[in-house]
Amino acid sequence: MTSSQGITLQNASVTLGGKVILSGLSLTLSEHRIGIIGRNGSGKTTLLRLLAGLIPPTTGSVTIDGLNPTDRKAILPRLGILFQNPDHQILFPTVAEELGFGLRQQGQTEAQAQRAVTTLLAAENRSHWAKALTHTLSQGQRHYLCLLSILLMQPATILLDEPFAGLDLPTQTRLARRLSAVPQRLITITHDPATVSACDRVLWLDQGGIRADGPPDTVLPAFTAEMARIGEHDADTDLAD
Ligand SMILES: Nc1ncnc2c1ncn2[C@@H]1O[C@H](COP(=O)(O)OP(=O)(O)OP(=O)(O)O)[C@@H](O)[C@H]1O
Repeated sequence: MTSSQGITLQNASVTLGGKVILSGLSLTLSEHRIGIIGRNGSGKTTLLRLLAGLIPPTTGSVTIDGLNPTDRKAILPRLGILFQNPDHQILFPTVAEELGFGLRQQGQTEAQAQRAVTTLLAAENRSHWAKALTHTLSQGQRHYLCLLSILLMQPATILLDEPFAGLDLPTQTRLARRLSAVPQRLITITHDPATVSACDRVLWLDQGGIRADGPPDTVLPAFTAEMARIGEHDADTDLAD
């Protein structure tokens, strides 16, 4: 696994469709477990896309280990993304082809990639998955497959977008256990305080800016209290934006 300093934003802003979505973010994300929390529409997905180099900053800069994240080839060994919807990630008909693709992208031969896939599936007690058709897996299984694809590529940092959304409790527990054991830096984006309660650092994103940044036992009670306060007012005034 490549060693990593982390992701740095310097006065980064994103404007989409004439609207400022993220403004003036200056951060260095280097802790082992980082949570980014915010309510619907606060800018979480936009921030994930910015951190991953999927959109450029409108102003300011973003670097991953000092590199420009839009340089996909350089970023591939450094950053993996687990999207909320596995169907946005899975490209191939079979599990083995899906798992092998990233390794081929990293320059391994077909034979090397298939060996690595066979070894991983055996270690995961899922050798029977190799020839399985990806579209016949359940949502939770497809999510797990996407995580395995990322882990095979051994990036230093993994971005997770609402990793437990739509998964039943046993699947959530299994995925949480698997994630807690990975050596990678994890940056988890969610609206759910429980998902980031064990992080080293939590950032609360509100209306495209950082409202609080600190340990979970400081940030999460403040976030939860504010969500309860907003929930007591029935009009979702933000939809008028
Ligand atoms: N391409 C776009 N053009 C204009 N506005 C956009 C665009 N993409 C997102 N937005 C707006 O940016 C704001 C933040 O959106 P974003 O999807 O980043 O929020 P989020 O925190 O991920 O929300 P959710 O939890 O509901 O997924 C919203 O007001 C949204 O309408």
